[in-house]
Amino acid sequence: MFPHERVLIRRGPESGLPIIVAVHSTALGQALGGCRMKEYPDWRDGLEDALRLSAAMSEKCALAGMPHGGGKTVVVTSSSFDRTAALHDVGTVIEELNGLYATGPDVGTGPADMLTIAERTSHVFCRPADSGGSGDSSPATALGTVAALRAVCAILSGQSAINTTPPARNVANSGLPGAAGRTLAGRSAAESTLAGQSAAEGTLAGRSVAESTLAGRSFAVLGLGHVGKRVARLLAEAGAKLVVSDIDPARREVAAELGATWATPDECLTAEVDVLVPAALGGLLTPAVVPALRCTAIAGPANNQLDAPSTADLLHARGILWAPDYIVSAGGVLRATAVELHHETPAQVTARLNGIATTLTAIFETAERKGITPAAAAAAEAQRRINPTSDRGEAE
Ligand SMILES: NC(=O)c1ccc[n+]([C@@H]2O[C@H](COP(=O)([O-])OP(=O)(O)OC[C@H]3O[C@@H](n4cnc5c(N)ncnc54)[C@H](O)[C@@H]3O)[C@@H](O)[C@H]2O)c1
Repeated sequence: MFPHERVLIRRGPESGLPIIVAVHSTALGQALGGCRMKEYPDWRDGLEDALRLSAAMSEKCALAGMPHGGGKTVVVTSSSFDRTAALHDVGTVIEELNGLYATGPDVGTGPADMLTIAERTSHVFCRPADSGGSGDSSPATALGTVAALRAVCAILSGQSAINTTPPARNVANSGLPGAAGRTLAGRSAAESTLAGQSAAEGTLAGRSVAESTLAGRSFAVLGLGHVGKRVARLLAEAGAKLVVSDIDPARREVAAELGATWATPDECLTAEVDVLVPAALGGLLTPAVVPALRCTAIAGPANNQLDAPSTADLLHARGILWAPDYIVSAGGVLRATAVELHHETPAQVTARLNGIATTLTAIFETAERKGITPAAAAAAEAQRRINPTSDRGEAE
């Protein structure tokens, strides 16, 4: 079955560029997904990206408890092109869908570009704050990431009922704090709050996730950009021990400001810490990297951390707890849509961000109970929520 509901491929009337809008699913509501502007070897590579990324957005929205499905826009650019014309074309094509899909920023676009798209369609979010939009998404992404890190640390502290002996833990890791003893202590599936996204905080074995402490835990934050530096700051404020890195040497100032240990990217990646926090680019976790890791868990905002789905199995075999990135990084889109599309109150938005911890905890528990990876548990739960009908495929 063709899994996407709609795929529009147009030659932009103003720019002449290929404009691709893929709507994967509207089973849970209007499809959402950013607008990527990028050069590709061939426009079909852009189509492939749009199909893959829109499907991933469906999973992200479903697991974030959002009343939305997944979509994506790809503009296949050339070395020189008329940006305004291309953005107008994006708006024109999205308008054809009559609200089935709304777009926001992605690689190659930012909040200011959303204003240009808004000259052709109202189905756009994440406009600048001074233009009535929700503004920069990175503070909310950082808050959501820290909520996820609290859930991970609760498990490492044994505050959750999860308690497993990793099957193939590397000797170098065995002395790490929190390395031992994660197992499900008999919580029933009903006790897991997979659907509890609206709860202000999750509970782990009767204790609030918020009670779990980040203080004294060690983190390696790789990438100190918009999100990474905010995550590092929040962790430092909570009393965590930090190793940080960025390819940009100017970011060393952030390390000094936070009292963090500065490291090269390779040192940071393989630092002996409780949690590795990938906050730079995707594709970081590969079969070559996994044996060198010395962390107990990995949870960060970087998109597409695994080079391939099978790398989740390698992490699992090493006993490294991997938090699916599309759960961890959902804070930005959660806040943008809650504010701009659903006009929710700040308290409701905060509850949604904290709900990331609830969802992640439940995914870990399900994975443990079923003897599968968190990646597999997350994919299965997303699928269960989306429950696509089989007869909606339609390509134009
Ligand atoms: N900004 C958001 O709201 C948001 C939302 C969801 C996901 N994400 C993802 O989170 C990640 C970070 O986003 P951002 O907005 O902070 O991006 P950013 O571009 O502001 O920061 C990325 C940082 O990583 C550094 N970097 C790049 N390659 C590196 C390497 N090999 N080693 C070490 N550092 C490296 C860069 O110098 C930069 O400082 C990205 O993967 C992004 O897709 C961001």
